[in-house]
Amino acid sequence: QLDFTKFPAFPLRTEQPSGLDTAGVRFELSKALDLWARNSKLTFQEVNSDRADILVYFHRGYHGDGYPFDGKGQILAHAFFPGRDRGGDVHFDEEEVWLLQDDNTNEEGTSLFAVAAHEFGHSLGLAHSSVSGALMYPWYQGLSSNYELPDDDRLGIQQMYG
Ligand SMILES: CC(C)C[C@H](C(=O)NO)C(=O)N[C@@H](CC(N)=O)C(=O)NCc1cccc(N)c1
Ligand SMILES: [Zn+2]
Ligand SMILES: [Zn+2]
Repeated sequence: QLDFTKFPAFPLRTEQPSGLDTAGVRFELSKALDLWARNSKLTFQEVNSDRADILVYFHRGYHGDGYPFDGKGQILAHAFFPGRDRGGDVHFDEEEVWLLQDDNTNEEGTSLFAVAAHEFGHSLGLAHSSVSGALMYPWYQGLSSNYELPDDDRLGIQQMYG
């Protein structure tokens, strides 16, 4: 289950008058979750409650969990392995330039879908993979639009959730 009620005001993009739009963010996140659901028996339901298993936040710098973000670049996001309270939660560094699907601006940025797909892997219990090309490989690799989950990641999720 995914809770979106906790979104703070989105970071304003320098070139654009408005920040990230919530609807666009939800769409990228739901695509990222769908990637895992398509390759396992997992289902996800969006709920508007703090009691959701996966809470998604955008934070900057120190934000109270001992893993401060570092401004634009380097650390892009982090997620907590499954468990109570903040288990499963995902934090995105709001100082990144997050690109949504239809962002055809030529500005440098990071695909929210790609990072979300990776982070949700952590939320579901997957650690980093040494297989280059795997979604859970530690280093960001932009994903193609009709992206399919690489074998290493699919094996990992199916070992846990069938
Ligand atoms: C030690 C961790 C807190 C690093 C952090 C991460 O792995 N979060 O899940 C992270 O943001 N890693 C960057 C490393 C980097 N700056 O290239 C990353 O891109 N991770 C997200 C990611 C997204 C999409 C694909 C892959 N393979 C990795
Ligand atoms: Zn955090
Ligand atoms: Zn990671």
